[in-house]
Amino acid sequence: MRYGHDVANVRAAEQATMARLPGGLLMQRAAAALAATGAEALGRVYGTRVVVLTGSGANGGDALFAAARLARRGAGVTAVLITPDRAHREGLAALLAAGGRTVTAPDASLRAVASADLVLDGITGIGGTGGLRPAAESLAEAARTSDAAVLAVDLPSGVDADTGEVPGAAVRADVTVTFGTYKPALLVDPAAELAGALRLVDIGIGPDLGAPVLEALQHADVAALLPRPGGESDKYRRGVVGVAAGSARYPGAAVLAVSGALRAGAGAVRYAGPGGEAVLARHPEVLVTAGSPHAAGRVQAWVVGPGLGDGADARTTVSEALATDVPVLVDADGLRMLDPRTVRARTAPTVLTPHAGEAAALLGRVREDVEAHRLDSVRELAARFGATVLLKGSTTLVADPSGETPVRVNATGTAWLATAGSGDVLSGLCGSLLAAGLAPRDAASCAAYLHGLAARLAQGPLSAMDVAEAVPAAWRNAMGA
Ligand SMILES: NC(=O)C1=CN([C@@H]2O[C@H](COP(=O)(O)OP(=O)(O)OC[C@H]3O[C@@H](n4cnc5c(N)ncnc54)[C@H](O)[C@@H]3O)[C@@H](O)[C@H]2O)[C@@H](O)CC1
Ligand SMILES: Nc1ncnc2c1ncn2[C@@H]1O[C@H](COP(=O)(O)OP(=O)(O)O)[C@@H](O)[C@H]1O
Ligand SMILES: [K+]
Repeated sequence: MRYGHDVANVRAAEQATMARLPGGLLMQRAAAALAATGAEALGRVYGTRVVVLTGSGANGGDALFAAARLARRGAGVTAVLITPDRAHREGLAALLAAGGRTVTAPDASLRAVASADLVLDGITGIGGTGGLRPAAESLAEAARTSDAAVLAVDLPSGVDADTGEVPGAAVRADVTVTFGTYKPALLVDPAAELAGALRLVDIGIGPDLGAPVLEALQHADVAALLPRPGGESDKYRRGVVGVAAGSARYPGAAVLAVSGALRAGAGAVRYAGPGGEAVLARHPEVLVTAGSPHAAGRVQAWVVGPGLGDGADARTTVSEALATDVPVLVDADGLRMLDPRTVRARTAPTVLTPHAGEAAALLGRVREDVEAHRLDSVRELAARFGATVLLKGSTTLVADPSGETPVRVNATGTAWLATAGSGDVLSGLCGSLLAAGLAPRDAASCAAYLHGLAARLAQGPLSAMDVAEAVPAAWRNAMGA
């Protein structure tokens, strides 16, 4: 598992660790890792041009100590002091002692950045608030347009560490070296997209860290959660998943949701709705009924919503599924017919899988607002509906209704997934895992993981059906087979 901790937690852990260690040791550990990553980015350090963007806090201190190490290895280092009278004193002294120089004039600072080979971003770390100030903004822009590799110290400056929000101008890094634990901004867009490749460095605060606010499944976690048929399994024990999706107008959604369901280990798939002919043409193994969920027979989980349209039949389908006592996943058109009271009153789990537009409609906001505030949005939806919510998009998040478990963030996604119908495949996949008995948060986060991994394995431009077909390969890959 990969964990993300909030700023309050990181600061408390740093305090506790520092109380046991000689002064300055944590910063030296941070600086050593930064210098090593910087040297790797440069290839050969001697004779290169390194620029340090230095703010007023400890983040600037880390950067200055790292730059001093590079200067001792023969790099020509220039520190741009954004607030000259408040630069980290010991860090600056170390750099000057190692032969580095400083600039403060705006023009000279911008010229230095433009001709750098490596820029160390030490403007702000976890202490930054409210986006970059104008002086720092022009430097961040110069770094973005220069040919230099940009290495962010702890976080790309300007992002909000706890939320992943980007309230104003921010640095765009090629690599971020982060200390002790991931910060939410490194895992959640829009900030995560500015961080580049991530490198986590152990500076010794691990044992003092409290509970994480975020977690990201890794292969081993998924392998431990996915169901494995035992010797005693039969199709009913493995779980039967019901799919109520598609309409005369959108039969394809039925086929795609069923395709996802079939490839995630369900013992059988029952389909209820008007798309039965299209489903059988592609998947003869499916048990099809033309009626509503009531007519379909017993299942261990329902998937409702993809391609249902918004007619009276669609409403009946959604309310019949919600009236059952099994886990229900509601997606797409089904999300437009949801009453929070009905969902909250259910005794079995409910999983909602909106994209940002659907989430915005449920919250009474605009899409851009949800995309800018993903963590808040997913938590608020989960609390309001008393449901597990999987919020799709460039970062996929899964939150439980209790608010007490860390939000899961999926790390396998790829922008190739943004293809029509791939969400329908995800619904089917997740429904299958619910039917197999996985807890809603595990089912949703494993489904997102396999879905993203499938898209990566299929490589390049994809159709939604390609994603479904690559799911067994993703499953094997996660299982390490
Ligand atoms: N506390 C520790 O033990 C350790 C801290 N470390 C580093 O220390 C950082 C945190 O240091 P600080 O608490 O000093 O905070 P930062 O260095 O992140 O930033 C705080 C300073 O930046 C200014 N500032 C805030 N928002 C700004 C903005 N938008 N534009 C420009 N300036 C802004 C503030 O006035 C303040 O002076 C971490 O991110 C990490 O890099 C590491 O050295 C490891 C050990
Ligand atoms: N930029 C992106 N990066 C990674 N995944 C993405 C991106 N944009 C969309 N996705 C994923 O693609 C899928 C699209 O689903 P959805 O929006 O429901 O589309 P549809 O309704 O066409 O099926 C979701 O799994 C979503 O998380
Ligand atoms: K930084």
